[in-house]
Amino acid sequence: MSFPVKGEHLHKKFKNQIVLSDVSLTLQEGEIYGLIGPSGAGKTTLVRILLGLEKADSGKIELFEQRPTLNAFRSLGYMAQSDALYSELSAYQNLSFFASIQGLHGKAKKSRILEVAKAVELDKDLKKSVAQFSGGMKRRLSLAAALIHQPRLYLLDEPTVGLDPLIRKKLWTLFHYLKEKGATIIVTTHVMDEVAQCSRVGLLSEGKIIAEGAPKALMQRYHVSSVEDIFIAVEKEGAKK
Ligand SMILES: Nc1ncnc2c1ncn2[C@@H]1O[C@H](COP(=O)(O)OP(=O)(O)OP(=O)(O)O)[C@@H](O)[C@H]1O
Repeated sequence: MSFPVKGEHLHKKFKNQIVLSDVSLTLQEGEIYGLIGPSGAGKTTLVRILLGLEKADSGKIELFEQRPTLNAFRSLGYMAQSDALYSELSAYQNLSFFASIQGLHGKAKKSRILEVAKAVELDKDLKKSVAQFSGGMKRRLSLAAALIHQPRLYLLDEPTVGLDPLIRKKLWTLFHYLKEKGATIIVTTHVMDEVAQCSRVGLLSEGKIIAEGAPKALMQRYHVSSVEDIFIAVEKEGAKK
């Protein structure tokens, strides 16, 4: 069994605010790990630390069982919460830029751009300037950019915010397809039917992972019948302690 992500005893403070407090997290190859929890719980911070965009105050991170190297980062696909796109460029030019920095050129680049654009249903909008895109189209273009180099590990920060239910469903079909192909995905979400589709979920609250497991196993453990109720049960249990 290979572990694409291993974070151990991670601590992070912003000024005096403790954002992560002794968080350990191991992802198994080929799983979709849902990182869930209330707004401000530290999900984005944890993802950014795993990516190397933010430095933990202490703790250890391994990507693909090694201390993170530039090569390991090349195996990552990251979709940030806010879209990092060039609005004055067309969708095609944006994808072309991200493909080039990942070392794709010529015909291979062109066919990969068409492939990822199709996967997010933007193949007919490639010539449009991103400035003319809706919020949902920008989210999908950001996802396409994260897919471009066929990474082995995806870190997707609220990838479906602002998308209509049909597109959301299609994107989750795509995530499952990537998983079947062996990719590992860590996804933050507030959408409960997405949580139910994860292989495992980690519930982050006040900087700690307070529950972790397969959604069904967590429902059994807390004697509840919906994923939403896991939250409530875990919080109640925490309040009693
Ligand atoms: N660069 C920063 N400087 C100072 N405080 C920060 C910084 N980044 C995050 N924080 C704070 O850390 C806490 C956790 O933020 P984070 O974005 O990780 O939460 P989150 O769980 O992803 O929330 P949401 O679900 O709303 O996206 C928040 O209180 C936030 O204000």
